[in-house]
Amino acid sequence: MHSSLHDVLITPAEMAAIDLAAAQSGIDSFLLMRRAGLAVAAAVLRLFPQAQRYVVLCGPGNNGGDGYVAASALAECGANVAVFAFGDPAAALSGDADRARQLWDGAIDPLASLVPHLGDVVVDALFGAGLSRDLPEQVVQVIERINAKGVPVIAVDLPSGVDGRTGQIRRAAFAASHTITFMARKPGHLLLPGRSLSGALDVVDIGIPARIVQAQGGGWRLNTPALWSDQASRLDASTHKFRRGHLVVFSGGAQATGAARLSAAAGLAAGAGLVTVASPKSALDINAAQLTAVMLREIDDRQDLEHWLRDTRLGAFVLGPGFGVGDRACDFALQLCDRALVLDADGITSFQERRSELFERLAVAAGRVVMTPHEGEFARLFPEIARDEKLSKIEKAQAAARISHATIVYKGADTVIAGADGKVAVNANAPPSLATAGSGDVLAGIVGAHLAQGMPAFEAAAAGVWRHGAAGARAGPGLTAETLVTSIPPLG
Ligand SMILES: NC(=O)C1=CN([C@@H]2O[C@H](COP(=O)(O)OP(=O)(O)OC[C@H]3O[C@@H](n4cnc5c(N)ncnc54)[C@H](O)[C@@H]3O)[C@@H](O)[C@H]2O)[C@@H](O)CC1
Ligand SMILES: [K+]
Repeated sequence: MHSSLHDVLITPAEMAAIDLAAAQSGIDSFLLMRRAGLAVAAAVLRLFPQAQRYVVLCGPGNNGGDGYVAASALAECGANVAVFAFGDPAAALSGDADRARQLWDGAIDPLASLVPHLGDVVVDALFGAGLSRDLPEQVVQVIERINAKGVPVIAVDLPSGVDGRTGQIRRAAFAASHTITFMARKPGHLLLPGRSLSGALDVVDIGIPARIVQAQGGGWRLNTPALWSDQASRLDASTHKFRRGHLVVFSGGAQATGAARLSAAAGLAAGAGLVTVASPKSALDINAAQLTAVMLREIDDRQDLEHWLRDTRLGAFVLGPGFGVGDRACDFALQLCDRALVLDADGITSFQERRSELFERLAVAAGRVVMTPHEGEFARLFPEIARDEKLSKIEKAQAAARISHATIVYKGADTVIAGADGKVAVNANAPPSLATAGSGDVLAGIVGAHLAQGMPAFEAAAAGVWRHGAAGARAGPGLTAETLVTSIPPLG
């Protein structure tokens, strides 16, 4: 892949515009198709050199065209190749794809006649970026037959049936072992379930200039350090603890203090200079018995907080983990909207019936506020956005950020970070083992530490999600929230 396109995500509509712009700049589109098809053939031979038969499935568009090029290249190498087409290829295909078909000099059988055998390797060139509606019954049946047989599938551009913009399945989809895509990743490669259906992803540079790709791209990004590393204040040991930021984490009552302590420990490990747990009187003793490097302060009610907030050295706040749902959470959060705040868990749920109050306050208070809902919390605060099936998870996070005026971390295995200004990134470095009790509390603490160090909200959130994922990978499959805290990698 071209290195400047490493973190760029291209929607199918943008890919079509790129295609057009490339053609208008004089680039031979058939040459692009040939490079795409040859790259597929090379990958297939490298990955599955022992196949008894390469079964190439060709659709009615340019994805099918890539398939015909790949089939011809495989046959030229002496491989046993069988081509099956959806519909009548002579009638359906035009332009480059038809030219590629005419250069294939073997038989073309109807898709419905395919009987997969063990020893087959399937090259899926039915539908790619042009999938525009649910798959027809005939294709669904073939996909189910092949998936059930368990023969390897290599997808061209996207596994057929996966929507390239949303990652959603249009009735059925191949479960590919590998996907070969071109120029840049598509959102459907990263968003679930598309991510798990794509298998190992290979992004091939077929020669479209990076400037053309970048010019048509809408700004969706993969979350990598390139997005935020220049905002991350380097933590050198000589920096005074106040300059590394003072993070406050609110504790719940005596029965629910662990979550806040996890957040606090994560905040300290992630680089906050000072961390204080703000605890109600009822939980002071239990917190005191368990905290060492983290400080403790009694904050019972609104007045206590108002008084304490006169201290401008308090850099950032985490409110939500184990805090308890109710008006007390809302009162505290509304007081903190003009500061740097991570609103998590119970802090989010508490606003289910009072969300307009929160959003109106956020619209005018010039704070740095990050909300970190998982799917259930997201649906509580943004029910109409959560229900809208036309939107991808990326667009849902963007819509939520827009109406709430906060940075949204829409959590999951495919966490999306969206800024109120429209910036957006999809995270991909989190191992499945991160889905463990307390993991979200750790994330809130890391993001809080970044805010305390002065990072802007979007960058603090994106860096937090990335470090959380990297900590998960370092902690290994048996991780617990505690080992996650001790595995947080350095920032920058
Ligand atoms: N964009 C580029 O620069 C390049 C694109 N290439 C390939 O071109 C592909 C995109 O080509 P197309 O835009 O022709 O799209 P596709 O080939 O993915 O599919 C488009 C065709 O499928 C039909 N179709 C869509 N959904 C259907 C459904 N559910 N049931 C039945 N028919 C359906 C459409 O009517 C159209 O005929 C990419 O995925 C990639 O494989 C490559 O050739 C290399 C260059
Ligand atoms: K495909």
